[in-house]
Amino acid sequence: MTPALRITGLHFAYPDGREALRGVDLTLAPGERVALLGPNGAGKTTLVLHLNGILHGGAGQVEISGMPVTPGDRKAITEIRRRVGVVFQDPDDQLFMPTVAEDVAFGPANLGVRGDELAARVDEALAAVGMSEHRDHVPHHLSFGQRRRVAVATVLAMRPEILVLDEPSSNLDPASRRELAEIIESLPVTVLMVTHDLPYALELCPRSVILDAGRIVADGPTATLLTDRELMAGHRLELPFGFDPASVPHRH
Ligand SMILES: Nc1ncnc2c1ncn2[C@@H]1O[C@H](COP(=O)(O)OP(=O)(O)OP(=O)(O)O)[C@@H](O)[C@H]1O
Repeated sequence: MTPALRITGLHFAYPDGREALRGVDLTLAPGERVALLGPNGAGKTTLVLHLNGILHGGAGQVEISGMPVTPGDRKAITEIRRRVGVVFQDPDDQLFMPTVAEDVAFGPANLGVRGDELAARVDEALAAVGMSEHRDHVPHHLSFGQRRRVAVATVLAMRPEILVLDEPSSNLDPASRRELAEIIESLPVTVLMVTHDLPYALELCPRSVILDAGRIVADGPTATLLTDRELMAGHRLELPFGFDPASVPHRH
C-alpha cells in the first residue's frame, strides 16, 4: 500500500546555518495516528513545514500518498496543500472570515469547489467537530476551545489525507481537551500530532516518534517509549508528576 507520508533523508539548515533536520526518515501508513515528540528546538515545526512545501531547499524527499512535494511546481503544491491539512497551534491564525461557515468554506472554495458540493463539505466538517449550531457565529466570539475545533473543520473541509495537529491540547480546559480527543479519534484520516502533552499522545496515538536535534531517535509504540525512563530522560521528555501511563484510556 502507498504510504500516506514518506520522508527520506530529509536535511534542512536555516539561512543562519543552523541545522534543524539532520537526516529524517519517516513513513506513515494510511489511517495511522502518530505523535511527533521531542524537546524544544528538536526540529518538529521545521519538519511539519516541509510536509506542505512551506520550507524546502535542503536534501531529501517528502511524498504525500506517493506524490512528491516539489516546491517549484505551483500546481503540485496546491494539491499537496489539499492533501496535508495543518492545524496550527493558534486557531486565530486560521480564522479570519465573518462567520464560522465562511471560514470553513474558504479553503475548498479556493480550490474551485462551489454550490451543493461546497455546502456539503461545510456541513460535514462542522458536524465532524460538533460545531454545526455555531455555523453563523462570529469566530472571534467563540471560546478558545470552540475556535480550535473550527480551525480543525477548516482543514477537514479540504478532505485532507493527512491531518497535522500542532499542539492540539494546548490551552484547553480538561473537558475541551477530552472532547477534542473524541473528535480526533473519530476522524478517518492519517494523523500526525506534534505535542508536548505526553498523556495526550498516549491516549490518542498508538505510535510515537521522538525527534531530537534534527534526528529521529526513537520510533515505536507510545506506551513503550513513554515508560523507557532512560530514553525519556535522555531527550528531555518528562511525564507529569505522578502520572501513571497505565491509567490512561487508550482510544485505539
Ligand atoms: N527561522 C529560523 N531561523 C533560524 N533558526 C531557526 C528558525 N526556526 C527555528 N530555528 C532553529 O531550528 C531548530 C529547530 O526548531 P523547531 O522550531 O523546528 O523546533 P521544535 O521542535 O518545533 O521546537 P518547539 O517544541 O519549541 O516548538 C532550533 O534550533 C531553532 O532554534
